[in-house]
Amino acid sequence: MVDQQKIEQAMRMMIEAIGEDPEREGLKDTPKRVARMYAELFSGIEENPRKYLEVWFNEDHEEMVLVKDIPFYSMCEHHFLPFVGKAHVAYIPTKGKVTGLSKLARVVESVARRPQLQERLTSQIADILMECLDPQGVVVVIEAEHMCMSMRGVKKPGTTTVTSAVRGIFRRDAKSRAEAFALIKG
Ligand SMILES: Nc1nc2c(ncn2[C@@H]2O[C@H](COP(=O)(O)OP(=O)(O)OP(=O)(O)O)[C@@H](O)[C@H]2O)c(=O)[nH]1
Ligand SMILES: [Zn+2]
Repeated sequence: MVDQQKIEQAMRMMIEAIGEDPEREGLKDTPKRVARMYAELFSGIEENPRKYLEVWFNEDHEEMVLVKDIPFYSMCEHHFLPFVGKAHVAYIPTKGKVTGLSKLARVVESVARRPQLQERLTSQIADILMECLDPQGVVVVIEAEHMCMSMRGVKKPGTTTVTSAVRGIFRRDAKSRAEAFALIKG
């Protein structure tokens, strides 16, 4: 459980530390707001995304399923600034284990709502799908812009970082892999 009281105290100290007045009108409720916001942004920490994949349809579809352009917001664990983008999730079901499409987006959301690295976000989604659905293969591609690269530091807004995680048949078979990446791009 996110300790909202502790976040409030810390936020009050942060406001003081930057030389602002935590009692002034515009800021006095900010620690509480930030605490609520963090509880929301980090709600994935106490959640097990596998719960979304416990039920599946017994459907004999052994071809690729791709849900693309799933928007997500995550928090870079280095700077606690957002990285924002789209996830593309493809898998080939096996043994009738076809999951609900929204469940793929729910897994993305759950894994994103914690302090993250883009690479880890990508591989965690792929590994959870492999573990829970036992599919023939999974491809996850994530494209994102990192606020820590845009609004501070190196200051390069508009840069896109693309990461991928390839599992199962997509790793072994170049043709399947090429098909998945073509669908994701197209
Ligand atoms: N690989 C990877 N790096 C990330 C991610 N998010 C942020 N970073 C990088 O983490 C690095 C942290 O570098 P540090 O040198 O410790 O921190 P810093 O001095 O603030 O670095 P600058 O951002 O270059 O100013 C930076 O290069 C960030 O661009 C991510 O999801 N994956
Ligand atoms: Zn960062």
